Amino acid sequence: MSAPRITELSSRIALNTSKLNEYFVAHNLPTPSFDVDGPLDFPSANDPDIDSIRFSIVDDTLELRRLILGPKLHLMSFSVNEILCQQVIIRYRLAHAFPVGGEATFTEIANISGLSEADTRQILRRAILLGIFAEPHPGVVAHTATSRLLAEDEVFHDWVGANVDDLGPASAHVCEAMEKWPSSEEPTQTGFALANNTDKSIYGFFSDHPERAERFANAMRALGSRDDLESHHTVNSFPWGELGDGIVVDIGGSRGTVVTAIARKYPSLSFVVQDLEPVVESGRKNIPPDVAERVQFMAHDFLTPQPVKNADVYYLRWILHNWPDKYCIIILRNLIPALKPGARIVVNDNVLPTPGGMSNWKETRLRSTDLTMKAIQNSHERELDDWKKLFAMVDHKLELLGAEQPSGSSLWMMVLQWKGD
Ligand SMILES: C[S@@+](CC[C@H](N)C(=O)[O-])C[C@H]1O[C@@H](n2cnc3c(N)ncnc32)[C@H](O)[C@@H]1O
Repeated sequence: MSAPRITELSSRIALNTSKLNEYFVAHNLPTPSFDVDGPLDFPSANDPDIDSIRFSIVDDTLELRRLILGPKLHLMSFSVNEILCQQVIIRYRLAHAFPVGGEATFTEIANISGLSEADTRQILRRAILLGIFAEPHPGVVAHTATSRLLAEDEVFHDWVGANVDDLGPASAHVCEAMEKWPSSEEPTQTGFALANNTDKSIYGFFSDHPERAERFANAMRALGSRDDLESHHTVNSFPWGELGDGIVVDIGGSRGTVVTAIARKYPSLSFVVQDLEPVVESGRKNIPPDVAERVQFMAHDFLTPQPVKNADVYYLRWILHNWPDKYCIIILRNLIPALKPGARIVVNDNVLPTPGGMSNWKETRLRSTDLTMKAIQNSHERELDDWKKLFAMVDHKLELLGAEQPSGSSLWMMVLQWKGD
């Protein structure tokens, strides 16, 4: 008789956990801990085998938890209050209310933040159960590694802020948007538009609200700091060196983080980073001096024709997943008049697995992004076949040379080449 699922899971969790521990010891890495002085990220050396063990543990523990809760408690375990806690922590900057390594009473935190003492206690006691803050003695709050991250890293603070204040309300209005505009493919008819009482798309709205655009750009930087989204995957998975002293246009390139990494490895290349005006302005201010001479920032709306002609590569990272198919076709067709023969378009983007085709944790993340795209732009993530169909609709002289997922990267590299004159 085979072992029941719960013991099968717990045995595998035990085995994989001990493998991870051996790895930490062998590589002199700290053991995971949420103590205030614990590591701010999971200790790893970008090893794909360790990655697979790690996410197998995550999948198995989630499944075991679900089985042990049972369907009733599982269904009742989805808590909207987790969002509320984060909203209050971010809005009232509670992680900044006392120093990292120090302690503060609820009254002291209330006095600094402007919240009432009762509200402070109510919110923080729930947040403590999420691992954000600790209560080492009754009524006394201390930081954990998680709240320390919020206190010390404004980019992560902005990631949580954008998640709970931009994406959360947008999701909460998706049902209403679907009722109001059934099957819409317009980025102006979204949960985000309803939540913000605007008739603009998220990016149109951000253009009018530079402080929100800045926070969202920071949120993207926080995402980009994840191992699986690091720029080095892009640097190492395309033959940039073969372009010699060529030109690369990064379309919707935000503040130029990825091109900075490419520029550092390939000193002969020049770059143009295009984005909307407020983002470009911030990019110009923040570009590191060692690459600034080779990186030009240009305000350009990619829904209009491409002004930089005859570049070697037009690079789009995490752009097309934001847009419904009909707009992706416009964005790609806008490049065609600028393309010289042999020019390449590199689409560096998410590819959905077939259901169950990857770690449950990773698939959940991708399918959540899929819904986020729905909530903010009426867009969606795509399977590889969807991408192929989309590219085929753009122009028959645009040939897909290859599509691959670099090892350890969440994003795929899909390389198209212009076969026209
Ligand atoms: C998801 S972010 C990706 C940013 C960057 N490529 C990366 O990988 O981190 C999408 C970017 O598209 C830009 N964007 C949105 N609409 C645009 C438009 N119409 N023209 C140019 N850029 C736009 C946004 O400002 C944002 O920087």
